[in-house]
Amino acid sequence: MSDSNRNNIRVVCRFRPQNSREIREGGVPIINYDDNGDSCRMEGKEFQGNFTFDKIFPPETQQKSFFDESIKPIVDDVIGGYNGTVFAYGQTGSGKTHTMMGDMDNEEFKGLIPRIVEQIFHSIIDSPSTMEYTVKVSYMEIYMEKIRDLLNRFKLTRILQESLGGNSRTTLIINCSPSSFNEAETLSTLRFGMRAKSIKNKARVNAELSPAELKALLKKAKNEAVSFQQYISALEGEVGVWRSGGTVPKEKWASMDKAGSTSTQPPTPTTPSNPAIEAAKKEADSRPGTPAPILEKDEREEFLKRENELTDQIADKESVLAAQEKMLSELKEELDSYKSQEEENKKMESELNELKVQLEKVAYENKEGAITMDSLRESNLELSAEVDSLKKQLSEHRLSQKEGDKEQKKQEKMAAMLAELDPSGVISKKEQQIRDTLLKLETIGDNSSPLTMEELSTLRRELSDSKTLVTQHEQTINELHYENEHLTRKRDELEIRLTTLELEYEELLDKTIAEEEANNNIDITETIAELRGKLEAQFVAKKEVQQKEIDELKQELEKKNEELHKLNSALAELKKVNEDLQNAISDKESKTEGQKNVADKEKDMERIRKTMAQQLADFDVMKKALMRDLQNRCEKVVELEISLDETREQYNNVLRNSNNKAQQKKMAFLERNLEQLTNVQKQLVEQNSSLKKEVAIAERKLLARNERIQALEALLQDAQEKLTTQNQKFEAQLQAVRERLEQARSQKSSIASGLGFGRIAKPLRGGVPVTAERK
Ligand SMILES: Nc1ncnc2c1ncn2[C@@H]1O[C@H](COP(=O)(O)OP(=O)(O)OP(=O)(O)O)[C@@H](O)[C@H]1O
Repeated sequence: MSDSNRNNIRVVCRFRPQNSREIREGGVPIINYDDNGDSCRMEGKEFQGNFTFDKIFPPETQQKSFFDESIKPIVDDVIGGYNGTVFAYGQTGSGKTHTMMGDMDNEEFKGLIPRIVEQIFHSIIDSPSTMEYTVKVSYMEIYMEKIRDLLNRFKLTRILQESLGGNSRTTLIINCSPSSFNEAETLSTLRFGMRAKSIKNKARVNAELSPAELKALLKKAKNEAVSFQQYISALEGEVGVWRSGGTVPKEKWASMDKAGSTSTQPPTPTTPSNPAIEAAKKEADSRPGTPAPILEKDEREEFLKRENELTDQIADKESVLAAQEKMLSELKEELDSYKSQEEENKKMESELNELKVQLEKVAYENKEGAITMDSLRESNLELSAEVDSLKKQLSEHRLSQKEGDKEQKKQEKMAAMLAELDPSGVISKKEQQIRDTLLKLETIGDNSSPLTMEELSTLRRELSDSKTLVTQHEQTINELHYENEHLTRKRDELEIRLTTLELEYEELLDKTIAEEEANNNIDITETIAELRGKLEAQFVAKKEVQQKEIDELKQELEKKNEELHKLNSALAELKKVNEDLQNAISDKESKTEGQKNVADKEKDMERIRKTMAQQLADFDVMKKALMRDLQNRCEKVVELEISLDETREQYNNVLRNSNNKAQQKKMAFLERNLEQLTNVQKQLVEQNSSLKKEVAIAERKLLARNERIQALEALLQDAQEKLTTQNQKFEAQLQAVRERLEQARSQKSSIASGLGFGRIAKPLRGGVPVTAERK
């Protein structure tokens, strides 16, 4: 094995025989081995080519020869103070375990590990008794890319640091199948081995100098430093002379020989520090392979004891350190999780902000909705007021129209009726005649002279006129009686007609309401119901008034009958007086000569005159009362007729259902307006209710969002508090770890410095023990 090879990782390749499965599956050997033992050719289906390694072992290679030819030199190097590593790499079932372990109880089939251990212990036994070795074992597994430390807590990386590219003599064993069945895996393994060949290690002997040796080296270095200083000063002085234009003779040129007598080996000017180190190294290298300074037995025992103690302490510290490292990594992981939690917190915060923005938006929309609702409410109120005013206008219009018509009609009728019934002129005329007669009679009474024939004839004539007047009165009374009867009949007829109209009106209303209800027109029904109510109220009021009037009329008629009766009786008396007067006149005519009876006759005449005057006065009063009553009755009859006309009109209106085109048009227009307004109102109400619903929903959403925000805030606060607590905890732990590390370092340095004062008897330290790995 050459030195150049030793700088590289040594890669050996071992092929196992084909196994039963490969044979069963029709696999055939595809590897051809070169005779010189370091190359082979793959004749696969996918790949054909050569591979060269430090050594290639064909399937028939025995365990012993494999050990002797591949691994044994490394064990020798380890005993010589180098680190040594053996890796086994290959696909599952390729022979790694067979190679490394084998059958441990079988001499022929035991693998590398038992053979290496055996050789180490043989070497220790064969070494001088002054040498002391410490043998430790660690055992670990790498499976599915996870390291599991089975027992000399260390991570594999620490081992690999030295084994691959570090201070170690490393041998990589490539275990392969020769079968075509595993061609792809074998090719991959061989390529891995080729790549591993390029890794260079720098193996060196793990030698440690004793304190005495180090002191000597230090002393030497100090002397050399003084010499170098002197040499530098001499050179600087010479340079100064040269720079000032002077010359220095050659024999006075500065040199190391002149600079110091303590230096044993002058260094070259270009590397002033290296010579000493190199000298020390040369000295160290010039020592035998196992430089073992001879120590006293007590000193050696004490040193070994001390070393064991310190080793134990270091092991303890290292385990503590490992625990701290573990804790540190755990804390780092925890910190990472907190960092991720912080990210989540940030996310939640942004979500919260978004929610806040949404909340503000919803609140704003809510306000807008409220404003819209208010405006709609206002417009609704305005429309309602408009509808009311329209209704009012309509009713006022109707009322005023009716009132005007009614008044006019009343006046006309009254005028007609009074014109028709005006007997006052006749009566007054006749009355005047009677008065004149009475006056004459009075004049006659006052005159003591007897009546002349002429006066008698005048009186007779007047009596005749009076008779005519009485007849006329009788006729007037009869006419009044007839009129009264006619009025009574008319009243009865009106009552009957009114009752009929009432019935018809009610029937019509019921019919109209039923029809409207059938049409499901609620608004019109309401309007009709309203109209009906009004009409009914009006009707009832009128009916009451009419009934009252009828009653009053009845009473007046009775009264009038009585008056007529009185008038008849007065008339009868008047007739009797008239007859008496007639008789008296006849007597006067027959007994013109009987002057003696004149006084008696005069007395009778006076009596008659007085009776007639009295009767006339009574008649006057009765006439006035009769005329007054007649006027009142006419007025009431007119009112009754007007009321009847109104009722008839209403009836006709309802019956025709706005037969009048203009009214119908107006009604239709108003109804349309009413309908539109109702629709608008309905829409507004619907909008209102939908807005209310939306507002209720928005309020509910707001509440839900508020709850969510509160929950998120609470969570956030919790998380922040936890994070703060954990951070504080972590900081404290980190601080504690730092302190412990510091402590451990200071202890280590103190131990190291303590070691400097003792005597170290161990000249060589064995390399890292062989490690068995599974892949
Ligand atoms: N060079 C060899 N000569 C004879 N038999 C071998 C050889 N190499 C391996 N075998 C046999 O092949 C089988 C598989 O070998 P081994 O268990 O060592 O494989 P491995 O690489 O350790 O597998 P895994 O990675 O699955 O643990 C075993 O029965 C073993 O005895």
